[in-house]
Amino acid sequence: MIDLKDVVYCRLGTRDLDGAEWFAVNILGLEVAERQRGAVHFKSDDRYHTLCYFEGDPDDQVTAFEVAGASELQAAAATLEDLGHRVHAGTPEECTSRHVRDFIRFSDPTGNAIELVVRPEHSGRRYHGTRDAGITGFSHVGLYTTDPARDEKFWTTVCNARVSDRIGEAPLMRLGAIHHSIALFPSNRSGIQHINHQVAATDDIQRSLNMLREQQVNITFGPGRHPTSSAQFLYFSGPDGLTYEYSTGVCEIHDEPLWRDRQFPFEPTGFCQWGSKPNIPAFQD
Ligand SMILES: CC(C)c1ccc(C(=O)O)c(O)c1O
Ligand SMILES: [Fe+2]
Repeated sequence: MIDLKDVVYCRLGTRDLDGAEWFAVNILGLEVAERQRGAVHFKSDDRYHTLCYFEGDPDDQVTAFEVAGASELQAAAATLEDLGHRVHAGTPEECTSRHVRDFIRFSDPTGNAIELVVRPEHSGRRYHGTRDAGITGFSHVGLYTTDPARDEKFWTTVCNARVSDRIGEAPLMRLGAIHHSIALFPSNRSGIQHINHQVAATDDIQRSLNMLREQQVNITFGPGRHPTSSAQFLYFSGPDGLTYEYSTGVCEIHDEPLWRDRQFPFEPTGFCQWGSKPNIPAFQD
């Protein structure tokens, strides 16, 4: 079993690095941690970075998870290879540019690029965005799946994810106490469907709603409240059509043995308690 500790960063290819940086700083509210040649790293919490845009193909998207140490990384590579996954071992240059001690990359059964990393750096410096978005940190990622049952089995049996709830066939899966770190969305493609940052309060959601409207950013869902995690949310479009989500108040599951995953309908009431309707293809029938 591969024991994933947490989701740590996403890496997104883009043909317009300057535009992506402008969006990440001025709209999303992240802080530039570092500019490398052809890549910009962004900070959203105490970690060195939680997002990287790099010059490249927008279909080149990676989600990274932390494992405990070097021996766990080696064991994970062996497990994945036994199952027929091709595993790339990070080169020293790749590790340096990611600010991790070591990593491997493989693809999940749908073809989503996944990195498993050891000792991702913390900067020892807290995050402060130039725009006051109220962000408290990077929290979860939504991945496309071409076969939700197959991929749920991969994440919960090869890895240690546990299903907290399902919306239709889409599982919301936790790695620790937070309601979910990974959500899977049925589709005919691979890739990252959305990236979530937690914000401190309802005020931050409402303040961002007005700011995003003023900036003519495409708001795709919300404000609303998820019946699953009970978080209040707002979704909007970012560079290359990627969806970003702010949410606040995500619930935690501490009574692990007692928790039973719940089934919600794959229709607007399963997504939002306040009656907001998603304008996001992955959330529509
Ligand atoms: C709308 C998507 C499927 C979704 C649903 C529920 C939650 C949650 O419970 O927090 C999400 O974060 C979502 O992205
Ligand atoms: Fe989400």
